[in-house]
Amino acid sequence: MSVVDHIWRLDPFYPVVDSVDWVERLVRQGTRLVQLRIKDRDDETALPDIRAALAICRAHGADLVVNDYWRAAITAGADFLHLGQGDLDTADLAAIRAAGMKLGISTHDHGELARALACEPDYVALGPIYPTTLKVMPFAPQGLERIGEWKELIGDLPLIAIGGITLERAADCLSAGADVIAMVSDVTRHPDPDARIKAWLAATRPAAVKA
Ligand SMILES: Cc1ncc(COP(=O)(O)OP(=O)(O)O)c(N)n1
Ligand SMILES: Cc1nc(C(=O)O)sc1CCOP(=O)(O)O
Ligand SMILES: [Mg+2]
Repeated sequence: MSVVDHIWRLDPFYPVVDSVDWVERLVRQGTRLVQLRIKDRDDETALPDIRAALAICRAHGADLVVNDYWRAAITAGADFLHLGQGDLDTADLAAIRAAGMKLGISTHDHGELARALACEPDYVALGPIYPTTLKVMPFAPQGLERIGEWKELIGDLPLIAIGGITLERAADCLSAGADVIAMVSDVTRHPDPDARIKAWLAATRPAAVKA
């Protein structure tokens, strides 16, 4: 049974990765929440990877968040979808809801937060908290105070902090009001990813729900 089925609380460790192999590596070690973020494909060509990642996550009792490809996520029967502001322009929210998926939305400023909240998301992501080297961002780093401000604005909705977050920075983000920490490079570009995954899991267990 997945965490989603019996208790609605996201795991605080939320790695974002670009392949099924990474998904498998993470969940084999005990990761409970992972995003598959494959870029530069379309729904049809992303679908086999989404199906494979979903099967692996379900076999390990982990939750998979599909990034971007909402049509493929519906077809695959995914539980979670993440969309950014650009993705919202073309997404069919009614179809996403009808499929029973939970929806997370990226935000970077107040206008984007208002738009996200109007979509009644299941979580809100705020970024980049620190400078990120993963992608070019037209937004300055938000900083820790902004996490607190966002948490006050969204109340009980889970708040995901993303962008430039390392394990050493995670505690500050959680103390500032984030419920969940998402990261790419601190895991995937680490010289010893498996040790890093273990360290993230150990550090975030106190903030995790006992399954
Ligand atoms: C948890 C989380 N937060 C933000 C993003 C970024 O989404 P988006 O702005 O749509 O950019 P891409 O990741 O699609 O390039 C995310 N994927 N996950
Ligand atoms: C994919 C993504 N979205 C962001 C946002 O601010 O919306 S920051 C980001 C990259 C996160 O990678 P890293 O942990 O390597 O900085
Ligand atoms: Mg996107």
